[in-house]
Parts: sequence; C-alpha cells; structure tokens
Amino acid sequence: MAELAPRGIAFEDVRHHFSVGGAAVPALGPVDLRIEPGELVTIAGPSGCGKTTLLRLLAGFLSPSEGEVTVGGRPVDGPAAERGVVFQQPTLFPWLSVRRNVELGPRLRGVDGPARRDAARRYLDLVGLAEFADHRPYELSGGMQQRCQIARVLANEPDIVLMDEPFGALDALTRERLQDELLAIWRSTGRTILFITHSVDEAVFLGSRVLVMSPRPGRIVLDERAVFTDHGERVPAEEIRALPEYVELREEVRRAIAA
Ligand SMILES: Nc1ncnc2c1ncn2[C@@H]1O[C@H](COP(=O)(O)OP(=O)(O)OP(=O)(O)O)[C@@H](O)[C@H]1O
Repeated sequence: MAELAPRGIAFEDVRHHFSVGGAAVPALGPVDLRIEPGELVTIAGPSGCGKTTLLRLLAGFLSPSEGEVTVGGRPVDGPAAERGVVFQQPTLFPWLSVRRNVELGPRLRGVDGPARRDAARRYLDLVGLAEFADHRPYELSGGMQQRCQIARVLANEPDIVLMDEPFGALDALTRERLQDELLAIWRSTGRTILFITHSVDEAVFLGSRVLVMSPRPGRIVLDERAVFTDHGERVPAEEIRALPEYVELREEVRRAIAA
C-alpha cells in the first residue's frame, strides 16, 4: 500500500458496536480508509448507518471496538486540539461575545492576548462576521451562529476539521452561501475536512472526494474523487450543478445510498 503522508488519517479494519441491553449492536465496519492531508471528504449514507460514529471515532470521543484509527501514524486516544469538531447545532457560550467565543480555544491553550485577538479577527473576517464581533450569539441568525462556530473551531488551528451535518438545520439559501464559504475557507487554509451530510447534492458539490456508507453496520460502498471544487472559484455554482459529470456523480451517489 502507498505510504500515507505524515499527517494522514487511517482507519484500519475499524469496527464499532454499541452495547444495548447487554447485547452488542454493530454500528460500523469494517472500515478501511485513508485520507490525505488537504482532502475535503464528504460522507453520505442512509440514516443510522454509522456516519456520526465514524466521525466520533476520529474525534476521539469513542474508541473503536476493533481495529485502529490513526492520525500521522499515531493512534487516536482521545480528543485533541488538532481535530476540531463542528456540530449540527452551534455550541456557543451565550454570555460571551462572538469574539470571546472565538478566542476561548486559544485562551485555554495559553495563547497571549494580542495573538488571541489577531486569531479572532482573522477567522471572524474569514467567515464574514467581523462586524458582529461584539454581539452576543443570541443576537445572530442561525447561519451566523454556525459561521461563528466554524471560526471558533478554526481559531484552534486544527489540522483536521470534522463537521457533522453543520448546515442541516439551515434554510436552503443560507446553506448554499455557507457551502461557498466553506469551499473558500478550505482553499485558503488547506485544512483536511470531513463533512457528514444527508444531502446528496451537498456531498457532491463540496467534496474533493465523496464517500457513501451502507446501511448499519456502515461500510464504505462508494469512494469517488470529485473535481467540482476545482471549478468553484471560476464557475458559478449553478453552472457546476448543470455539468453532465456532476449530474452523473449525483445519480451514482443517490443509487449507492438507495442500494
Ligand atoms: N450511544 C449509543 N448507544 C447505542 N446505540 C447507538 C449509540 N449511538 C449510536 N447508536 C446506534 O448506532 C447506529 C449508528 O448511529 P450513527 O449516529 O453513527 O448514525 P448516522 O449515520 O450518523 O445517523 P443519522 O444520519 O441518522 O444521524 C444507529 O443505529 C444508532 O442507533
């Protein structure tokens, strides 16, 4: 097998089961997966197939029942700042301003005041919230709160960003805007991103690589390179979505999910 880049992610023969009423219920696996730094991997699959479980194993919130998850060759043995998680519902502290929410991670890591403020400014700017730095989270719309959460995670300078249906609760227009913003952030930061979605279109539009999982216990049944993110900067989203190869991959993903 080809050598994985130093900060690459590997799932090796990973299985996970949950104990329900004393019985082991298989939720995931076996999964063998290698992700190179800088990939934007989208993961789709039927409800309950184990997408979140896969993400939680990489986040270090769960340990696999069997097999091993490694980053840069080191086993994942708990959460770490190098792996940031963006949840479906923003997890912001309502009593802190937007800026202080974003500064919190760097503050906990002992980053000094000026550097913290710099990081907050840079990432709030990146997600288009610079003007709202002194607002409280509850003064923001759902989409803005989600952008704030993304800035908060990026301010920790994670190598890997794990996103669990981050745009699922947003209206269609906001969602499309955030998709474009995420691609811009990905291009400008070069982060590795794993992005779970229920939307076939979102998976194909965002992914540099698209994975589809089978029904529980989830295995990877489709693993395709997608090139549409390469067009993103030059070609409007609606033109990308009309490309024959885009439509074809969307159908392929849809069929894989339905199989
Ligand atoms: N803590 C738990 N205890 C018992 N079973 C669990 C637990 N967490 C998840 N499961 C089960 O494991 C399976 C996979 O769950 P998971 O949340 O990973 O799926 P998913 O693909 O993310 O689902 P969805 O798309 O609906 O969010 C499901 O059948 C779920 O009921």
